[in-house]
Amino acid sequence: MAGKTLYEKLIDQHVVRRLDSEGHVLLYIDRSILNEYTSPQAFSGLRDSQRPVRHPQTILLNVDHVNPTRPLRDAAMTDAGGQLQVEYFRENAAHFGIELFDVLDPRQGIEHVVAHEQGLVMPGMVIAAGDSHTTTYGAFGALGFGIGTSEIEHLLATQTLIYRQLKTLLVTVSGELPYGCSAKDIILALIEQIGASGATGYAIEFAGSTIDALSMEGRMTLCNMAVEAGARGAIIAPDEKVYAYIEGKPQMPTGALWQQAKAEWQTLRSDADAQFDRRLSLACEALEPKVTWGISPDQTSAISGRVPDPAQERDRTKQQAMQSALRYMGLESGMPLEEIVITHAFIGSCTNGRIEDLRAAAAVIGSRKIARHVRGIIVPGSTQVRLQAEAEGLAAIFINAGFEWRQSGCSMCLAMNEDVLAAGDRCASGTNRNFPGRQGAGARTHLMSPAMVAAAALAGHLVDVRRYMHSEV
Ligand SMILES: CC(C)[C@H](C(=O)O)[C@@H](O)C(=O)O
Ligand code: SF4
Repeated sequence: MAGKTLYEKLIDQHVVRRLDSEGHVLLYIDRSILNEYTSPQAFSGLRDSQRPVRHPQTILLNVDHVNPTRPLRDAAMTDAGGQLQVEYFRENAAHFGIELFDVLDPRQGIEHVVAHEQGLVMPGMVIAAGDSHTTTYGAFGALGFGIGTSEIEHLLATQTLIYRQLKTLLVTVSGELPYGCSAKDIILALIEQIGASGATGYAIEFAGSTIDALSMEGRMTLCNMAVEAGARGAIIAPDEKVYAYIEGKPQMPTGALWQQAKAEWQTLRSDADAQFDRRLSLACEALEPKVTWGISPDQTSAISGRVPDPAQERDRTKQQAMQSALRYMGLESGMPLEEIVITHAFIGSCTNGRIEDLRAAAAVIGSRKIARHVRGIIVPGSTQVRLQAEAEGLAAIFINAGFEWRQSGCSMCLAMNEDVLAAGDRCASGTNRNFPGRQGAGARTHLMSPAMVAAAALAGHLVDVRRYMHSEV
């Protein structure tokens, strides 16, 4: 019998029952982290049918989508809708006996940053949550995926989900990451290559020398954004880096239990003779820093490129998509990407709001100031990240440069709080989605790495970060 992929092993270990021949299974879920935005109807459903939550100790409630990020915030939300959501969230935490990280809790932050900080993610787990970027946990050798509101209700009531097993896609990434490039550039390059729905129906496994060399934070960026290629799951086999990163975290086992868990985790890798449904490879040697020029994450180019010309595109559908992207983005074909002037620079989100991202941005900035016409905003991914960045002196670098230094939350990644761009604003953004209106109605988003955002903030336009890494010009 052929060997198994890591994904298949994780599924097999969590199958309660196979339901049909089409790959539907009843899947046991180890953990869930819920936000104030996607959980209310699920809790209402439970209340209506007078059901309890089956394993409240495996669930965490965390406020992140609608909360303010202004420096001196209190526990109140900016708008009445958000206030109601958070109040109901608090009521549900108390009613169902579930732990809540409220907005002023020192453990609060974006759920996909909080989860690993608090040691809630372990190799081998299956984690389902009401948010698509739950794929982030693949960096730890856990299977994470997003679920809808009715599925949240099912999960809360039964600790299981009806799940359709995905096909498997092995993405082998090899070669040393060139100067100025990061995990964000790898994932943008992959999405550019396969398209925004190129991995729909698949769980990705990332492997190869580049992945081995990536930090945990880089691996998280990669798995996080795999969902922008349509993958409802992206995993990396756990290694020593993972163990070193999670050891000693609040919920981690210790002593003999830790040793036992570690021995078990060594088996979490695809067998040498495992069969993948599809394989792809990506060589990093020629990679350049990437930016998106359009309204989909696959409308990406190397920063040295130009705004593409739809007339050169033979595929009719792609051509029309390019035309509408250029219209929305207010760009002319042929224009060098480096000449695109920005009004805003934003660093944050569950893709690039971690400490290493802030370090990379601060290293580019040094003692320089951001361009006068640019409003720069930095929103750390969690309160813990904020405190660490302050302790390391990164916050001082950002403040000195002219950035606003904020409290944590999703913020301008999706503009559900007061951090909203106006129509026509153009933002160099270290986030993950660039569809029309994502950061505010009529606002324009260019996705890139946090180092690239920092460079754009200094220059006042999109720019190759490698120009800014050499000297204090
Ligand atoms: C609000 C939530 C449903 C959504 C998601 O699932 O990803 C959000 O976090 C996003 O990034 O668009
Ligand atoms: S930071 Fe952005 S992508 Fe991440 S959970 Fe929040 S809104 Fe979604």
